[in-house]
Amino acid sequence: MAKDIGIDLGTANVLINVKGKGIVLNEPSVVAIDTQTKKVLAVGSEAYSMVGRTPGNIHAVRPLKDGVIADFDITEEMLAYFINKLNVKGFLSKPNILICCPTNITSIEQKAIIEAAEKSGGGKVFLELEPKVAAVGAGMDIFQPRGNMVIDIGGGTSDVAVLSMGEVVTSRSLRLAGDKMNTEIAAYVKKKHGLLIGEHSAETIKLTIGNVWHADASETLEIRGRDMVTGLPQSVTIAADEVESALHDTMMEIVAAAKEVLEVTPPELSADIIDRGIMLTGGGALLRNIANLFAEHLKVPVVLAENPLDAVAIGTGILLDNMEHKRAH
Ligand SMILES: Nc1ncnc2c1ncn2[C@@H]1O[C@H](COP(=O)(O)OP(=O)(O)OP(=O)(O)O)[C@@H](O)[C@H]1O
Repeated sequence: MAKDIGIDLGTANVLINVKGKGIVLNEPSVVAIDTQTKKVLAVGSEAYSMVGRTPGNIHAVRPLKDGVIADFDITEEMLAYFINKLNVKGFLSKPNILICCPTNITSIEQKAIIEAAEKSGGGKVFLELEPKVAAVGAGMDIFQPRGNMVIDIGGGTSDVAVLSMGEVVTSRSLRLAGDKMNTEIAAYVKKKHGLLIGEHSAETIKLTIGNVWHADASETLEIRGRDMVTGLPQSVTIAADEVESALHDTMMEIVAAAKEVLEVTPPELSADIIDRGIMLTGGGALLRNIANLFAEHLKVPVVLAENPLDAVAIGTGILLDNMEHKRAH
C-alpha cells in the first residue's frame, strides 16, 4: 500500500510529512541545472550550497517564486525526486497527496500545482490553503465556530487569515516575505556600506541578528562581500538596529495586510481573536521580537507557534488523519 503524504511545497523549503512517520524530508526548494544539457545535477540541500557559487554552465534555480510555480518542469522534477527518495509508493498504488498553496493563487496556478504533484507520482491530489494548514499545525482548533487568526510568513508569501469552522473567513496574501527581506538587507548593505553581498550572506545576517522591534545596536555581525568602489573583497560590521531599518518597510506591509483583514472580520470573530491572540507561523515568525511588533500595531495579543517552520507540514499530517477518519465513518 502506498502511504499518504502531506507536502508543504514552499518557496524556500519543501517539507514532506508521511502518514504514520511524521516529517521525513525537509530540504531547500532549489535545483541545480546544467544550462547546456538542461540536465538536473542536484536537488535540495546539495543544490542550495551551489547558489551564487556556480560556474557559467551550472545554474542553481528556485522553481517556485513568490509562493507559486515559476518553472513547472523543474518543480515537477524536484517533487518527483523528493517523492522517489521517500520510497512511499506501493507496489501497484500511488500515494495520495495533500499539498499546500497560498490563499490568492489563481485557478491556473492551482491546476499547475496539482498537475506537478500528479506527474511526480501522486495518486489523488488534494490542495489546501496554507494558512489553514499552518493554523492546524500550530495547534489551533479551527473547526469550532470561533475566530482564529494566523499570520504565516514564509519565503515568498505572507498569508494572513481569519478562520472559523474549518474555513477561511477573511484573508490577504502578499507576495513578499523572507526572500524580499534578504533583498532588502542586501540593498541596505550596498547603500549604507558600499558592499555587495550575496543571497546567502543576507540570509545569514537575517538569521543571526534579524530583529524587527527595538533592536539592540550593540549586537553586531561582521560580513564579507565585494567593495563597490575598489572591487576587492572587504568586510564590514552590521548592527541589529540596521537590520531593523532594512526590514521596516516589508514588516509594515505585512502589518497593513493584517489590519485590513481585521477591519473586515465579523465582530464576533474579532472578539474571539482578542481572547485567543494571533498565531504566527512560517520561518519569518523566528525574527526576533516580531510578536511584539505585531502586538504593538494591531493591539491584539500575538503568540508564536512552537515550531513555526514545521507548522504547515505538521498540519498536513493532522488533516490527512482527519480525512482518513471521515472516510472510515
Ligand atoms: N531564524 C529566522 N529568522 C528569520 N527568518 C527565518 C529564520 N529561519 C528561517 N527564516 C526564513 O523563513 C523563510 C522560510 O520559511 P518557510 O519554510 O515557512 O517558507 P516556505 O513555506 O518555503 O515559503 P512560502 O510559504 O512563501 O512558499 C526563509 O525566507 C528563511 O530565510
